[in-house]
Amino acid sequence: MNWDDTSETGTPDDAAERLVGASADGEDQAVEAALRPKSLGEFVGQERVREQLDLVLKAALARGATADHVLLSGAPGLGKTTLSMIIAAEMNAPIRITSGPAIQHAGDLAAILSSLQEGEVLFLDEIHRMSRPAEEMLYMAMEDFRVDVIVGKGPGATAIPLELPPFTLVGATTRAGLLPPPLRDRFGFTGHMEFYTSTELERVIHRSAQLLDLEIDADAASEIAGRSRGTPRIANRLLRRVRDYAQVKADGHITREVAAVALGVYEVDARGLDRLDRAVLQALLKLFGGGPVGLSTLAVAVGEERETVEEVAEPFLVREGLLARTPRGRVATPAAWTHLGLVPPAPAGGAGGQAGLFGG
Ligand SMILES: Nc1ncnc2c1ncn2[C@@H]1O[C@H](COP(=O)(O)OP(=O)(O)OP(=O)(O)O)[C@@H](O)[C@H]1O
Ligand SMILES: [Mg+2]
Repeated sequence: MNWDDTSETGTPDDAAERLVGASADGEDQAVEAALRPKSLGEFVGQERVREQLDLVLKAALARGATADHVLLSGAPGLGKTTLSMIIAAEMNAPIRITSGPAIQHAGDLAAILSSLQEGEVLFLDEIHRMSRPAEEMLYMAMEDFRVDVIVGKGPGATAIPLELPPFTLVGATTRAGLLPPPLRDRFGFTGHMEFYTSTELERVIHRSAQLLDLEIDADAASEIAGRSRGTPRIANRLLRRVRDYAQVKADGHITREVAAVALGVYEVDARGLDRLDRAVLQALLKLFGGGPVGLSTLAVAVGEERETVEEVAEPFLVREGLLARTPRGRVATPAAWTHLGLVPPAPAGGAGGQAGLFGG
């Protein structure tokens, strides 16, 4: 394996160093290699993508051909990098790893492409962050297995065509919508990764516990799974924090109670909300009666930047059906009141509001 680049994504999730942040932190990067499933059979969940990919790869193997280019899209921590390595393993092919931001110039890409071996898998992480000229070079490489290397400068510059061995490009992106259509169209297969169900995350946790040599009860795994925001990376991280607690405060054995108390210490609640998420909800409910309230006002109320509230806290709250973004501002749903143990205000009485529908 050849690491051309290990740079991080730089999303707001990283900045906050949250236990429930979906992007990889330093510790994740160190331990993830050990926890990654190595084959499609070991890969938990994502049934549809797995089944389709299985066909694509088996057919290519049977034809003795290189597999079609694969695009993997989905939120951070759902297994895109893992799956790219599995693709290489299933094809018995070596893998080269790089990322969009690492490719500044078309020449960087040309150097990588021209050194690929036949059948090699080129994993291009964060493919939406590649420079324009590199992207255009990639079009030709993907379609015709050819690049034009420009030699010289100005009027004297000449393009020297260079044949490439057939390879499989595996592109990963958290933002499929940002990919230019000509690039998207050049992938023979696109797999969209979904958030995992609790049951699937329980399997991830049991598998990781076994690899880390931990004893964990079934209901403890389910307790952790429920707080993991549908994301294996978070499940694995929470499992490690629970392990720490179990080793220091208990006998190492992870019971449901140990898991619940440990995650309480780390301020990850039963639904996977952390302190920031709850602060946003609490302000919305207690200070603004559930909204609607403008984003800026809400941000000031919790003492955070607008962007932090919008990009770090809100997506999960919206996904969980706790908060809605409306043209008039942020609004709490009834589930938000219930989650924080508060009673939603009765619909406005008197002349105005909904009461008017029924009153005279
Ligand atoms: N389907 C799965 N089964 C078991 N473990 C998984 C699965 N998907 C992901 N994981 C675990 O979650 C961790 C994160 O996965 P991975 O690095 O592949 O995510 P990613 O989608 O590439 O994230 P990013 O967008 O941040 O690059 C891995 O270490 C792996 O152990
Ligand atoms: Mg990745």
